[in-house]
Amino acid sequence: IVEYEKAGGEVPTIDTATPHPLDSAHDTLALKKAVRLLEGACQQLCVTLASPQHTITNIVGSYDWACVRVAIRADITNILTEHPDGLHVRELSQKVRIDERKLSRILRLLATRGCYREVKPDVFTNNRLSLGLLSSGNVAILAGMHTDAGVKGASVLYENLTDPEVSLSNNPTNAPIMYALRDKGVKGTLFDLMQSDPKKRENYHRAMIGLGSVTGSLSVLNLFPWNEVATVCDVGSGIGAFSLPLAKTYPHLQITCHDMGEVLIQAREYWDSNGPEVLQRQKVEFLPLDFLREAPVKGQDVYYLRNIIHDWPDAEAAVILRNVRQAMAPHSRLLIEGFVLQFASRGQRDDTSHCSTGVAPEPMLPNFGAGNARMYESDLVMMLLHNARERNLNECLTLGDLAGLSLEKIWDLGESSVLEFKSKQIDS
Ligand SMILES: C[S@@+](CC[C@H](N)C(=O)[O-])C[C@H]1O[C@@H](n2cnc3c(N)ncnc32)[C@H](O)[C@@H]1O
Repeated sequence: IVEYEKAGGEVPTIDTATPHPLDSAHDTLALKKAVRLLEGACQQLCVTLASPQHTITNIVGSYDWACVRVAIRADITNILTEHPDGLHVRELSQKVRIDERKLSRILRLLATRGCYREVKPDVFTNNRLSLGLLSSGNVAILAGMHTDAGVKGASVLYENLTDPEVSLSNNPTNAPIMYALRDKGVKGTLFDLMQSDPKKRENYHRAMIGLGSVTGSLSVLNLFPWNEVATVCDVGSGIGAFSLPLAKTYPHLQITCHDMGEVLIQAREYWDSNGPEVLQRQKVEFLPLDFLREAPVKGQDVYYLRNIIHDWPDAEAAVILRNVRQAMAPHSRLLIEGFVLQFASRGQRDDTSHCSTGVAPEPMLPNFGAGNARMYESDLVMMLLHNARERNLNECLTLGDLAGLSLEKIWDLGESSVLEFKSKQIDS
């Protein structure tokens, strides 16, 4: 509540129909930590007090994602923005060409979850949550990716895990999503697939901007001492979900964005529309790089890898880190941003004094349970899409060690973390 009041708005209700200033704030670290505790504790209390059959059915019986997919594909939120007092589902159904009685049930389920508001029987309007499904929004695009590629991969997960031809493979070409697409003659990795499809690629990169706002990733702009560095290399930058806000906040920085050539074409277009003043200052360069084969630009103060390592199995992740390590000067720092998993048991094998998120108080699950569920869901998504994984701290340290890197510090972003490494050469 304090965080909402500090941000200069009322604490919203479930019916609030406008975004709150906090919804688009860069730094929501304190709110994220409070919500982590709240979600974890509430869920654990419900699981404890409800019957097992109740909770199990809740877990498997949730088809909310299918309803969200309908809402996004049919542009429901966009249409309802024209009707702030609500629109009868009869008229809505004519606009979107979906049967009225079916549509009302789909919207009622979502309204029951707090997304859309049924202002009168069968009359729906937007609320703060459903505004997140505006089709032009990056979070809606992220949701679309989950309900499309994620669901396709999930539908064959068991088959993929038990097919002797691929069950032990860590090759991204055998990830469940690619396994599911084999019947359609699609080969390669998900990144190969996107290379040949500009629309998929654009959506993917906009989804990454959405993901950043979901995890509160940009609080690193306030946490890390960016004023003390001059050059930053964003390795696997995408279209600049991290580096464009960085460049806007710290105009003195000289930034290099590295990604695949065709991604960088879209990156330039994105910066041109969203930060033309930064391009005019000529403080950013877009340089193609295959990080599995080449080292990035040498001697930068900071190398930033946001959501990169989790896309790759260990062997490839180690190659990427070795390539970055080759480019690092003794003073360079490598910042790896992503989730750091914890065990769900108190017998942590991680060194918890290093551990970014700490341990939840008893009797909560030590990893905050549902309060941190997204990182374990993301671990599964990495399996579904890339045959890859999120990692715990020890696994990150092992990868770093293999690449000649040692951990200096962990920056806690409330959900994701930034692991700061330096080159081991400095000590020798
Ligand atoms: C999950 S996205 C993260 C993008 C960005 N760092 C962010 O946080 O929004 C992974 C990025 O890795 C890039 N990528 C994949 N394979 C690559 C390769 N072999 N060389 C360089 N970049 C690659 C993708 O194009 C994509 O931009």
